[in-house]
Amino acid sequence: MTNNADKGLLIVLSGPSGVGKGTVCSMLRKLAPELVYSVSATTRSPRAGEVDGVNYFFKTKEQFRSMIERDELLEWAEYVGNYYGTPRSFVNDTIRAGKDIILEIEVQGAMKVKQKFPEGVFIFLMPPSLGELKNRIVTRGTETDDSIRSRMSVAVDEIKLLEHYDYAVVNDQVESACARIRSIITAEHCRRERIMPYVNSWMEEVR
Ligand SMILES: Nc1ncnc2c1ncn2[C@@H]1O[C@H](COP(=O)(O)OP(=O)(O)OP(=O)(O)O)[C@@H](O)[C@H]1O
Ligand SMILES: Nc1nc2c(ncn2[C@@H]2O[C@H](COP(=O)(O)O)[C@@H](O)[C@H]2O)c(=O)[nH]1
Repeated sequence: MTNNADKGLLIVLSGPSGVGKGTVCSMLRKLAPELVYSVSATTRSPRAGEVDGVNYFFKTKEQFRSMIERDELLEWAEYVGNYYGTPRSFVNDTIRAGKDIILEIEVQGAMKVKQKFPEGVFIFLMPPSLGELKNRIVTRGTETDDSIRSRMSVAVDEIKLLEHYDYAVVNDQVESACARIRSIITAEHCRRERIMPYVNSWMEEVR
């Protein structure tokens, strides 16, 4: 019998564009270097400073479609005119090796992952307010006015899907948000480790 306690956690971190998912993940990388980060494929153009294979695997639409056809993506979604998707094999290999992996993805993709991995840990990162969310996207300085409008309009619908997540974390201060996420991960490990020995022993009995 497969013991889920031996597998790593699949952690999904979603939240509207500009809430600070990338910023929080960067700090988590420093605070919790044992966590593995999934690198997504996308058809959007790289921003200044973004590196292929580090921030994203940058693909043409044709290349992305081939990845879909070859069933190489665990999930994918269209977001504000571009495609984004999670390479499947890296996620599977990581959790099978007993390591925890974080997917930083938008909500449509997160819901697809939930169907395939209901045992995943689904965390929604919330902005302190919609005004502050807009302020963060604008201040980042990476988006055109059109893109800011589209991202803000999608954000309102995304926040409505909060109820499908296991946890909501407000990104008021990056340090506090990271501390809450690390507490969630610790608690999820405890939950699985506490339950699995009992489950395994009674599974032996009923076999
Ligand atoms: N807690 C915070 N307080 C103030 N500013 C923040 C906070 N967290 C992130 N920011 C700033 O908000 C902007 C957006 O952050 P970031 O790029 O991490 O968001 P994101 O959710 O990853 O966006 P996207 O989904 O578009 O990639 C950045 O300029 C970042 O420095
Ligand atoms: N469904 C997926 N969404 C993803 C993936 N990788 C990133 N994202 C999300 O897309 C938006 C826009 O990202 P940006 O880098 O253009 O600002 C944001 O919400 C990301 O979290 C993915 O593999 N699948």
